[in-house]
Amino acid sequence: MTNQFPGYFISFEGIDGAGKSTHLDAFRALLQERFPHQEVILTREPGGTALGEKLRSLLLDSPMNIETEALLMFAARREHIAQVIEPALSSGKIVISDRFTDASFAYQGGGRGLSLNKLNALESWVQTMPNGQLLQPNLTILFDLPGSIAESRRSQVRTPDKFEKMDLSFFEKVRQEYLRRAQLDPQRFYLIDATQTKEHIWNLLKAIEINPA
Ligand SMILES: Nc1ncnc2c1ncn2[C@@H]1O[C@H](COP(=O)(O)OP(=O)(O)OP(=O)(O)O)[C@@H](O)[C@H]1O
Ligand SMILES: Cc1cn([C@H]2C[C@H](O)[C@@H](COP(=O)(O)O)O2)c(=O)[nH]c1=O
Repeated sequence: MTNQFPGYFISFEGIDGAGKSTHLDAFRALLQERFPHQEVILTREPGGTALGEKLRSLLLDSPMNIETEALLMFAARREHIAQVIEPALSSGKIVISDRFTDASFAYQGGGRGLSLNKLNALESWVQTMPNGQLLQPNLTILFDLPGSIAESRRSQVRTPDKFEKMDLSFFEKVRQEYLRRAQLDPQRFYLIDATQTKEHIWNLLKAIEINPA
């Protein structure tokens, strides 16, 4: 079920190095230009709040039990929803989040093997809004890229964090879980073949139809 707020919620997803961050600032600016009467905010997960950013440091640097990892991801998300996402959507803003819950299903579920039941329970606990509806993005833009290409792109630009140190088979499982979710919910997902050039991808992003209230 999609969100019931006057605002509009967009998430960017994909395996590490798929190319999301490359376009986020420009995409925010594009939407702000298109919708001058609605503030467009850019945020991220894990993170987006003071507490969330502290949890992000732990999550990206410290080894931990898989369930602890999932619980901390959802704890950061609960804070993010309460402090940032829900107030922004309630006041009619457009929210773009660099990752949201699909990342938990893909990384902790697909990648690490945490059960779907546990993830569904956490999602329902953390994202059920006061009117009983489940908060979900209106639109999820999924950058799809084979793990080997993403690995080579990452290796050229940064020192790997805990997730980025995982091997190719982990990222292939993450990718497959993203694709499975996209297939289950084609109305919400917009799939981008991220092997294409940055320019081509930018043109695709510009052409996506977005209809906030
Ligand atoms: N379409 C593309 N073709 C070739 N290289 C690209 C493309 N898009 C991005 N890159 C390069 O790949 C690297 C990773 O891109 P980026 O940081 O945007 O990925 P990301 O999906 O945001 O990764 P993460 O989720 O780990 O932050 C950067 O060096 C970027 O310039
Ligand atoms: C929200 C979320 C994120 N992750 C992972 C995915 C990435 O490896 C990092 C975030 O780093 P990025 O450079 O900002 O993309 O965290 C996860 O495993 N589960 C989640 O729910």
